[in-house]
Amino acid sequence: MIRFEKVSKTYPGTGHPALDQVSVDIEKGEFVFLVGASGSGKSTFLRLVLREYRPTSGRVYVAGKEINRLAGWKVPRLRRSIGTVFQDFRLLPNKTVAENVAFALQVIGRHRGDISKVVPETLELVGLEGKADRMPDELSGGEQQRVAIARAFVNRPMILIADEPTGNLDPTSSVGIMKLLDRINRTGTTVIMATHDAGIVDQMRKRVIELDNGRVVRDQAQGVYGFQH
Ligand SMILES: Nc1ncnc2c1ncn2[C@@H]1O[C@H](COP(=O)(O)OP(=O)(O)OP(=O)(O)O)[C@@H](O)[C@H]1O
Repeated sequence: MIRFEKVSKTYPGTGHPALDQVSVDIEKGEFVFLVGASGSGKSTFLRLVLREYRPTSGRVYVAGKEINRLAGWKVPRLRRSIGTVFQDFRLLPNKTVAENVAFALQVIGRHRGDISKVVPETLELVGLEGKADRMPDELSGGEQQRVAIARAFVNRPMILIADEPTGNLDPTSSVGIMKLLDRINRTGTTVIMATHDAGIVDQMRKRVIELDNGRVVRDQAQGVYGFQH
């Protein structure tokens, strides 16, 4: 589903590559944790999958296509097939929960009839039935992240990218979010999650890819956060 072949990325004006000769293969339906110290290259990796940047050298494939070569007008279609969730939720503050989720479908031109069916289904999936008419600031952090996940998943993307999704949450809410991501993964969606949360990585026992200074230093099935634990 995602393949990096000797991918390097050096940002303009920096001497050291943010990613350095990274080769990995992620199959459809996998759940992968991306770990490593701050600045090790996790966000850069995720941004290359979304083609927010092109690699300086090497190739990135998503669903069999080399996305560096993708024509500009095809990039929105690529991004539509990848849901994204971030640490800071990024909800629209002046829209209700249901409107936030519906908006993701409106912008891609889905019909109103479809939207009114699929939004309540997705809110139920994430455990927010009954909260459709709340505003984001009337929700807990964990609930806001559920809205963000509903929005990312409502279009049933092939891939879900989560960059520190539990970074702003207490441990109990974090466990709830991980159960939800696990459920989404079990529908066949490939999940890649960058995290610093050792407890969660150690509990879930999924594949762990560790970056250090832009290089892959560990790729472990049913892995743990760090060997020192
Ligand atoms: N837009 C940019 N311009 C220049 N350098 C950048 C840019 N984005 C990231 N970098 C540099 O690239 C390296 C990798 O950064 P990246 O954000 O990918 O790390 P990270 O592992 O996601 O870190 P964190 O855990 O703090 O989010 C760092 O040295 C960072 O300073």
